[in-house]
Amino acid sequence: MDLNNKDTHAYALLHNAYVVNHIREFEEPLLRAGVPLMTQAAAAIAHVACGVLASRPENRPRNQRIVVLCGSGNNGGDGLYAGAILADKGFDVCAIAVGATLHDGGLAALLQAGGKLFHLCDFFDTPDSCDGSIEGHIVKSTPAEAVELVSRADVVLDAITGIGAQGPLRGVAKELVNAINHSEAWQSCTQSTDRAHMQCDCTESPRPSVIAVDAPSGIGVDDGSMPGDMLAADVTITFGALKPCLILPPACFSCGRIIVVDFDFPLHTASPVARAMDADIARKTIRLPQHTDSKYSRGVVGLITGSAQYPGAAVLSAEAAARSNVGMVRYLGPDRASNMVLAQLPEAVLSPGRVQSWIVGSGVPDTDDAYDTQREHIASLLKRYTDDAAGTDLHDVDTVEIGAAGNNDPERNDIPSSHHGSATDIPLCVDAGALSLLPQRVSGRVIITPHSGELSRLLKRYGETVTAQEINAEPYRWARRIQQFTGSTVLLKGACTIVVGPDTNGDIRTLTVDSATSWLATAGAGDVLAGVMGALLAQTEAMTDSNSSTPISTVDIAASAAFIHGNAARAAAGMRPWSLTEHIRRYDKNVNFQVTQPSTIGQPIVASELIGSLPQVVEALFSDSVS
Ligand SMILES: NC(=O)C1=CN([C@@H]2O[C@H](COP(=O)(O)OP(=O)(O)OC[C@H]3O[C@@H](n4cnc5c(N)ncnc54)[C@H](OP(=O)(O)O)[C@@H]3O)[C@@H](O)[C@H]2O)[C@@H](O)CC1
Ligand SMILES: [K+]
Repeated sequence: MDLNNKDTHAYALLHNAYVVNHIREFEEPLLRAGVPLMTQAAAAIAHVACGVLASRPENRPRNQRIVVLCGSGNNGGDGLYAGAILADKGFDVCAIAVGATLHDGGLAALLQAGGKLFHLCDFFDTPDSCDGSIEGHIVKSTPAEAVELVSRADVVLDAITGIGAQGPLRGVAKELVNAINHSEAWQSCTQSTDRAHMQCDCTESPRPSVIAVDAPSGIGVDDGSMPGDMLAADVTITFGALKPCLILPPACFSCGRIIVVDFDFPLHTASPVARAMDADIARKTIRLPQHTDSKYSRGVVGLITGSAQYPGAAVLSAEAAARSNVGMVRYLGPDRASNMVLAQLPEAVLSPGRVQSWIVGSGVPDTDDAYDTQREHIASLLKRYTDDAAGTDLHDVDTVEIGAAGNNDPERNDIPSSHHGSATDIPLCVDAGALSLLPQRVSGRVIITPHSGELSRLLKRYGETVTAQEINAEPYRWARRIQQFTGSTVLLKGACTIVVGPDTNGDIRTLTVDSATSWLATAGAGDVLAGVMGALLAQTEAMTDSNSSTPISTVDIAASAAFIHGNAARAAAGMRPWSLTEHIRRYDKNVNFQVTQPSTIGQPIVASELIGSLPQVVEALFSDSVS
C-alpha cells in the first residue's frame, strides 16, 4: 500500500468513511451493469466465517454451528447467501428471520443447501420459490427458542440491517437482540469495549463469535450513534468502503475488527465524512533535527498553563512539550508553578520571548470566582485571536505582562523572521480552564480541546443546551456543531478522539484517533496532551519556516498529538503500539481472522508516566512497527 499517496484507492479503502448516500451512488452503476455484488459479498462473508470458526478456542470441538440473523432487505440477502455457501461446505446453518419477508433468492439458496429457517413473525410470507421439497425446513419459532439457537451457535452472522437501517432497531429485531444481550451466554462473558482489550475472558463457555454484515445492526451508520439495542460484533465485514459508524465513537467500539471488501468503488469521486488517523499522518508532523539547527529553529513552545491552585499541570504540560521534539519550552506562570517546572525541567525558560506555538489553560481555573493571574494573561492573549484583532503582532508577548520575569531574551531574534505575522500566525491551543475565555469566533489555527463536560459548558454559550452524556452519545454531531460556531479546530477528547476543522483548502476535515487505551482516563492526561500539542504545533511551524515541506493542516497536527499521546499511554501501560492496519484490513483470501488478541491488557498508569514514553513513540513513528 502506498501510504505516501493519500489519493490512492488502497489508502482510501482503509481510512476513509463515506455516508450511505455516497455508498449508494458508488454501487448503483455496478448493479446496473449486472456486477453480482451480493454474490461477491456472500462469498467473502462465508470465507471470513470459516476463518473465525478456525480461530475459535479449541475447547469447542465442533465449531460448526452457524446462525444467521436476517432482516428482509439486501443485508439479510447477503447473510442468506453466505449461509448457503457455509451449508454447502457441511456446516450446520440456520437462519432466523426477524421480518415478515426475506430475500427470495437468498432464502431459496439457503434451503437448497440444506439450511433451515426459523421465523419469528406471525405473518411470515413464505416465498413462492420455496416449494414443498423443503417442507419442515421452515419453522415458526419463539424469541426464546431463537435465543437458545443463537446461544448454542459458534458463529452468528448479524444480517438484520445494513446501510438501509432507519433509526433504532424496532419490533421483533429489537426484541431478539435485546434478549440475546441478556442471555446467559452473553452475560457470562465480560468483554472490554476497549478494542485493544477485546477478548472474551470466559474460555470455558465462550459465547458465539459475532460477525456483523456490512455494519452491526441497530447503529447509526452515518453518525456513529447507538440509538438503541444492538449486537456488538467481534468482526465487521463491510462492502465497498468504510461506513462512518465503523470509525466514529461510540459505535466503533462495537464493531470489532473490520474487514473491507473492495468493490473498486471510485472512492476518489466523493469526500469522506471522516478518516481514520494513522502513523503516517503523525510522522509528517515530526521535524527531524538538522545539522544547521539551533534550539530556536527546532521550535519554541510557549505555555501559559498551571496555576497557584493546580501547579502540577504546569509541570506535566511543560515536560510533555519538552519531550516531544522541540528546541525550547517557555513557561509563563505564577511563582509556585514556575519553581516546580524548573525543579522538574531545568531546561525550561521562564522569561517571555518569541514562541512558535501557544498552549493555554491546562490547570487553570475555569471561572473568575477567585482572581487568577493566569486567566488574566490568557484573556489578554486570546483577545488578539478574535477576528477583529488580525494584524496584531503576537510575538511581543512581554507586552502582555506575563509572569514575573520581564527580561527580553537576547537570542529571541533567532526565531525565523517569517514570524512577525498577524494574530492568526501563531497557532494556539486553548485547553481546560481557558475554554471559558475563548472569543466567540476564531480562526482554524486555534485548537480547542474539550472533553464532553467542557464542551457542554462551551455549547451553552452558543445557545445549545446539551449534557455531557448527550455529547458522549453523539460526539461527532456536537464536535461539528462547536466547530461551526467557533471556526476553530476542535479536538473532542474521548476513548476515540474526534478532530474536526478546516484543512489547508478551508474544507472541513474530520479525523478519528483510536490509539488511546482506557488506562488513559486518569488525572493529568489532558495536560500531557496539551504539551505534546504545543510541541507539534511549534515544530510544524518551524518546518513551514524552512519551507521544507508542504503545509500540514491544523486538524492533522491536533490528531497527531492525540495519536502520539495515545501510543505513549499504551507504551507506559506495557501495551503494543496501536496499528490501524491490524485493526482495519482489506479482504483477501489470506486475511487473518483472529478474534482474540494475544496482546497484554496493559496495566494502570499515571499521567506523568506517559512523558517518559513520548521520545520512544516519536522514534517508533519512523520505524515500521507502527502504522
Ligand atoms: N453497498 C453495496 O455495494 C452492497 C450492499 N449490499 C448489501 O445491501 C445492504 C443494503 O440493503 P438494503 O438497501 O436493502 O437495506 P438493509 O440494510 O437490508 O435494510 C433494509 C431492511 O431493514 C429493515 N429496517 C430498517 N430499519 C430498521 C429498524 N430500525 N429496525 C428493524 N428493521 C429495520 C427494513 O424494514 P422495513 O422498513 O422495510 O420494514 C428493511 O427490511 C447493505 O448494507 C449490504 O449488506 C450487498 O448485497 C452488495 C453490495
Ligand atoms: K448487519
